Formats: sequence, C-alpha cells, structure tokens
Amino acid sequence: MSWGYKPNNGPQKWVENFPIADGVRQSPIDIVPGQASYDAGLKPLDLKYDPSTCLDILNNGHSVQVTFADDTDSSRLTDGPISGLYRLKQFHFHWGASDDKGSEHTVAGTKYPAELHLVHWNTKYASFSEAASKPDGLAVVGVFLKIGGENPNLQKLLDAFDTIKSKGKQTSFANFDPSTLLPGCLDYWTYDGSLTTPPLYESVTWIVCKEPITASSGQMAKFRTLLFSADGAAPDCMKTARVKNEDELLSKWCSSSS
Ligand SMILES: COc1ccc(/C(C)=C/C(=O)O)cc1
Ligand SMILES: [Zn+2]
Repeated sequence: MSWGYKPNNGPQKWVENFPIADGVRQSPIDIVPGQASYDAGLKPLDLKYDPSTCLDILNNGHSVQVTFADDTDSSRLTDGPISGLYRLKQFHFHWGASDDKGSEHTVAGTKYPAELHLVHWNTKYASFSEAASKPDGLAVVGVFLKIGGENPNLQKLLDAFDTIKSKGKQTSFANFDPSTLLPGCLDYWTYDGSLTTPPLYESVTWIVCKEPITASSGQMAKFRTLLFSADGAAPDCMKTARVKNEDELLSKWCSSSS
C-alpha cells in the first residue's frame, strides 16, 4: 500500500519505506521568526514566469499539481538565497480538513489553512529527476494561504477541479501565470531542508514567503472536494494536513531576508 496521510500510511509511518525521514534536514519545520537571523547578504527573489510554459493540471492522488514545460529558462528563479538559475517544474498545494490547519510549515506554531509550493530545479543538473536528489538540486518557494476575500487568480485553478476530481485525472491547463499567486511583498525566510512527501530527498533550499495570500473559506472547501481515490473506488476526500504532535515540531535556524 502506498504512502498517504492516514494513520496507517501517513507521515509517522513514512520512515518505514523512506528512512531519510529520520534525516538531518527534514521539512517541514516550525519557523520561529524571533530566532531567525537576518542575513544582509541575501538578495531579493527574482522570479520570472512565462504563462505559455503552463501545460496541465492533475490530481496525483496526493495533491493537485500544475506542471510546466521546463525545456527552456523562460520560467525560472534566480537570486534570493540561491546561486545559478532554477527552472519552474510544477506547483502544488497542501491543505487540511478545516480552515484551522493544513499548511506544512508553521510560524511560531501558527498553522495556515493551506500552503502553495512552487518547485524549481537547478539547471547545473541535466533534468528535474537528476536534480531532485542533490543537496542543491531544488528550490521551493512556499506561500501561505489565509482565509480572506475570494482570490480570483486561485479561482482559475479551482474551476478545473471538477474535471480532475479523482486520482490520476489530468487536463490541459494553458496560459496560467503563477506569479498571480505570489504575495505583493516577497520577503522570505530560508533554510536548507527536504521534500515534504516521499521520497523526502534532502535536496530543497526552502524559501518561505512571510506574507500570505488569501483564499475564501468557500475556495478552501473546493480543495476538499478533490479525492485521494481513483474513479470507481470509495470516495476518499483529499486533505493533506499532517498531524504532527507538538514535540515533533522542530524549530530550526533559518535566515531572514528582511
Ligand atoms: C523523483 O520523484 C520525486 C517525487 C516528488 C517530488 C516532490 C517535488 C515532492 C514534494 O513536493 O514534496 C520530487 C521528486
Ligand atoms: Zn509540497
């Protein structure tokens, strides 16, 4: 049986098949702003995305993911805490069963209802797959979602959910500009961590934006209409919130851009 978010296959069990779960730079963490060190050497993020690289939207059984053409440098991340150029491969979300939880990272113990991950890979490597397991292979920009007004840019994604309700469904999704999902201020915390789902590779330079974007409660409810289960199987509502007990929430040193 494959990994998931239930008591029998969830985050507390992943170590059985992915021993790196007990590694030295595992994500997510609790970000404690008061303990972050300001690093004047950090540059502002330089994110440039080309909507024509947007390919499709899919339900992979763990999240909803939008995938991009990464055969050119036209959608990429430079500067910030990284060196070189990292290409955008995909973005996806994590959310919970209710508006009081769902984010992977927490901020001084505060959980957000959801978290967006924009996954970029280091072009010093030949491909995403090759980069995914290297210590400097990936850079993931994390953006928290908080409950507020309806987000019209997010709505463009949600409008596609009815066609990808169950696991394995995907549909073409063109001309979406991921920069419309970024907050106005790109101040960030950064630390060296890992993928937050199996294979949990310790290959991620995390760049977590301090400013959240908004989603309405109704929009959050739409995420929860997606299914972990495939067509025909007993419907199993997708909610990817990890239940970590308090002492699991390890805070770690991370640098702040502001
Ligand atoms: C090579 O297989 C991979 C599977 C998943 C991932 C990601 C990007 C996981 C995550 O977002 O936590 C990377 C590589
Ligand atoms: Zn993620």
